[in-house]
Amino acid sequence: MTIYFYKVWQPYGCFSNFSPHSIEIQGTYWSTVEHYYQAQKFVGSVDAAIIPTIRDSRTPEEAAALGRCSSRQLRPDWDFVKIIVMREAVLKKFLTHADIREVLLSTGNEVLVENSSCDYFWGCGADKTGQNHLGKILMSVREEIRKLQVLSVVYRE
Ligand SMILES: Nc1c(N[C@@H]2O[C@H](COP(=O)(O)O)[C@@H](O)[C@H]2O)[nH]c(=O)[nH]c1=O
Repeated sequence: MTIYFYKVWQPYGCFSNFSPHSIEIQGTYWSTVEHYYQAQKFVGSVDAAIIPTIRDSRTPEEAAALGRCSSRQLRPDWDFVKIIVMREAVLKKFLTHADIREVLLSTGNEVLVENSSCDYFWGCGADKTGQNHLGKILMSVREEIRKLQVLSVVYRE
């Protein structure tokens, strides 16, 4: 059975990038995956000065609003790197927080879908035809963590 998620307060809300699970990447602390993802849009861009403001945003909604502001210039390679950036952050989130790692593993081989009615890239969109890249990343992170767990058992023996 497909598992749909979207808002933090709905079922499987911990799969949302807005969930309150911090990550540390290359020595920098980010309150949520969304903070990190939105800030990475400006690495190396003329608007890089906005990065600390995004990092210090009080909420992921605030971070997203700053990152989505169309008057700022995105890094030129954003479309090429955004899936890699997102996967790195989502993997770190589930490696860092054992409780939600168990939730992710408990979904077995079910299909995970970000049920966003407006996002046809990260989510499935209103008519469910979207690319669901966030769901795909979560499924691939789930698989990677399973493999890491097998390896850790093998190397402990
Ligand atoms: N969960 C969730 C959203 N979805 C998230 O928005 C991000 C995409 O942002 P952008 O690339 O700037 O369009 C990505 O993390 C996607 O999972 N958006 C929201 O406004 N509220 C929400 O609760």
